[in-house]
Amino acid sequence: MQSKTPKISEAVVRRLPIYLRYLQHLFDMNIRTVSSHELGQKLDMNPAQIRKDLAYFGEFGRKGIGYEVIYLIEKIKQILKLDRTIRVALVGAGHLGIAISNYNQYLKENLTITAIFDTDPKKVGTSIGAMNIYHLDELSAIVAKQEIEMGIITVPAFAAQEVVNKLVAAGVRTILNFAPVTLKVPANVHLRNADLTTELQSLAYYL
Ligand SMILES: NC(=O)c1ccc[n+]([C@@H]2O[C@H](COP(=O)([O-])OP(=O)(O)OC[C@H]3O[C@@H](n4cnc5c(N)ncnc54)[C@H](O)[C@@H]3O)[C@@H](O)[C@H]2O)c1
Repeated sequence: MQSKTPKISEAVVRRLPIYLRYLQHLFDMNIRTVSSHELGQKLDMNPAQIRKDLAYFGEFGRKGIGYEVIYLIEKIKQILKLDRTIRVALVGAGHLGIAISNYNQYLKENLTITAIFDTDPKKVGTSIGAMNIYHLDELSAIVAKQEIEMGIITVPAFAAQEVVNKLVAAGVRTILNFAPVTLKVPANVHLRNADLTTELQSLAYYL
């Protein structure tokens, strides 16, 4: 059963995976405790901010010893709901979709792409690794059958609104969109955009 998570700000939710990644690196290096000062130095963040973020969920750290790495990993995973398998649907088995699907096989976390969707008859019925490519029309049925909770959109911009509508109608509430277009979703859906072009464009300002 899931434990109740306190409501936390989006800024903290975005920082937790950064802490988690470094803590997992420490664990792999056999390092068992870490101070907020060391975390701050390695992550180029303010130690006071880190202590504040982590204090949200109870008193994890101990004065003079710091945080127990494994305990913090488990706690952050629990908060982010990564302590269980989260099944993901990817829509758009093109260049980007194939790259992301292949990367998925190496993911350490409990996030796993279990189904891929496309409309191209040449792709539907084939597979990428162990993941089958289904027709978009099957999305709702497969999402229900596989208990999929997250969606990734890698279709061309013109098709993205149709795809997001189908994901939402199927009950998917967390979606990562790679298509360079602003999508409309209901208020109870969490949509994030990964937009390479706008990132590069704003970076160009600093040239
Ligand atoms: N390739 C990149 O490096 C890159 C980087 C950032 C963002 N993007 C964006 O990601 C998206 C995909 O890019 P790509 O290069 O992989 O394109 P692509 O043309 O190689 O692949 C798009 C895939 O979507 C499928 N598709 C089209 N309409 C569909 C629909 N209604 N339902 C389901 N599938 C549908 C196509 O059949 C195709 O397999 C684009 O919006 C692109 O702008 C691509």
